[in-house]
Amino acid sequence: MKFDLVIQNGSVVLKDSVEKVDIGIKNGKIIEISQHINESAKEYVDATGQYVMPGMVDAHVHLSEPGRDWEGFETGTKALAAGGTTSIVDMPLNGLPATTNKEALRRKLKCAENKAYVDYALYGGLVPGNIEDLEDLSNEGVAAYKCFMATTGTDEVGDFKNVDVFTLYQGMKKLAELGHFLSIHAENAEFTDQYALDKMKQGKVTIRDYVESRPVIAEVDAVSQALFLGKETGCKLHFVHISSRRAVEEIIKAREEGQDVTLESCPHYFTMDLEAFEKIGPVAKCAPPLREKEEQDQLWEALLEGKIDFLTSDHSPCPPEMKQSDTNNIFEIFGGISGCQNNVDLMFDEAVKKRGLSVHRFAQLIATNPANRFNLRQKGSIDLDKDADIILLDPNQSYQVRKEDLYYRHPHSPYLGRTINCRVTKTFVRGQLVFDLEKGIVGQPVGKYLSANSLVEI
Ligand SMILES: NC(=O)NC(NC(N)=O)C(=O)[O-]
Ligand SMILES: [Zn+2]
Ligand SMILES: [Zn+2]
Repeated sequence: MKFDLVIQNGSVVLKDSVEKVDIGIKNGKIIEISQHINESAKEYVDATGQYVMPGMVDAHVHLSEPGRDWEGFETGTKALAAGGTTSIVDMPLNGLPATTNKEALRRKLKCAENKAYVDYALYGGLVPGNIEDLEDLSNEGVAAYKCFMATTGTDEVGDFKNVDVFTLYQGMKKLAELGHFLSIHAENAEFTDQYALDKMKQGKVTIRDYVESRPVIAEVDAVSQALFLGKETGCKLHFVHISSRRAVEEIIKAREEGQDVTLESCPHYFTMDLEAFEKIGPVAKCAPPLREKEEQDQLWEALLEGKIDFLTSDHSPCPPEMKQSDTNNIFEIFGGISGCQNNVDLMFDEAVKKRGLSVHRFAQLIATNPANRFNLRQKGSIDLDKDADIILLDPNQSYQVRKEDLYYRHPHSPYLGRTINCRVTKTFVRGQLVFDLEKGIVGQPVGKYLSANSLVEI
């Protein structure tokens, strides 16, 4: 038989256009894209009325294994697959130990073995004291490195520490040498920590106080400092979860001046503002925080103008107790949003259906651009010889986010009760069905480690 699977009659989102074509898949790869495929296949999927898109490449996920029961490769990747994600890059923090040396990385890989439903690459961390470990991590195949300029909110033995300026500078020098890029959580810790202390001293502990304690200038200041050091050292940079227009503009300016720098933002900054945060409560707490409507409007403009390179979930889950405080003090609550299961749907609804972003631009934002940045050459688009990482999305199906549908280890989400006007109905990872709306998660955990050292040339 020529094909294992043929996906027929869908509107297929190709690199620059959307076309009514069939896709032929064999051994997990896309081997034919044409008007009508007539040769035989083991299986046919009818995608009439649906978009057929590359699965999301979610480059910012905290799976918190080993050492913490906040999420896991199994539950987390089930949620990701159900939401239309087919590959991820796992963050080096929230697991214990954090992924800051090769032993920790190997422990993480052990946890992932035969558990993941989507393919996974790993971040290594840059923290004070681990410059000597960066090369080892590269040899283990990390996709990139991550550091925090803000404090991380977790402080147990083995937890991730934020960088001081000296470490940041030395780390960048080393990564420039290794040819890797550094991703940065850019909020200046001196602003955010001091603001938080001042607020708490005055007993000001509401959601609005928390948002005020992490102002846009804390983000812009950290971005500027990192850009300066990146320029000095020649280190390539990426900024995670950018939440303000001014930070976007700083980064774009540096790129125009020749720096190799990219940025991501996350669905929550586009779909919830401070008012929503106040209504929803602590499950919507994250850092940088959700912002005022005016800031959100400007971030939308930046996205529609093509100034945001890609979207990530920053899925950063925790147990429900950590989203509660007896004293109603928002500063005591863990910062991190569980959202990855609804991200593709939410953003397709908000960006494509409500704001007119083209479908192929949407596919670039969720798949092609992150795959390119992380050098996942076999991922990120529907094209010949690429992995058949494909989702079907029905643009005319509405649903309400319900707790019982969430696959997370701890099924809470700021989106509970929200109606979304489109839905991922099937997810294929390398040609294998892993999620079907009617049946839920199906088959085996087929996810594989995407080591930067064993990527196929195509
Ligand atoms: N410890 C965390 O998971 N932090 C994360 N938390 C957020 N974004 O609220 C992050 O990416 O900064
Ligand atoms: Zn962060
Ligand atoms: Zn994060």
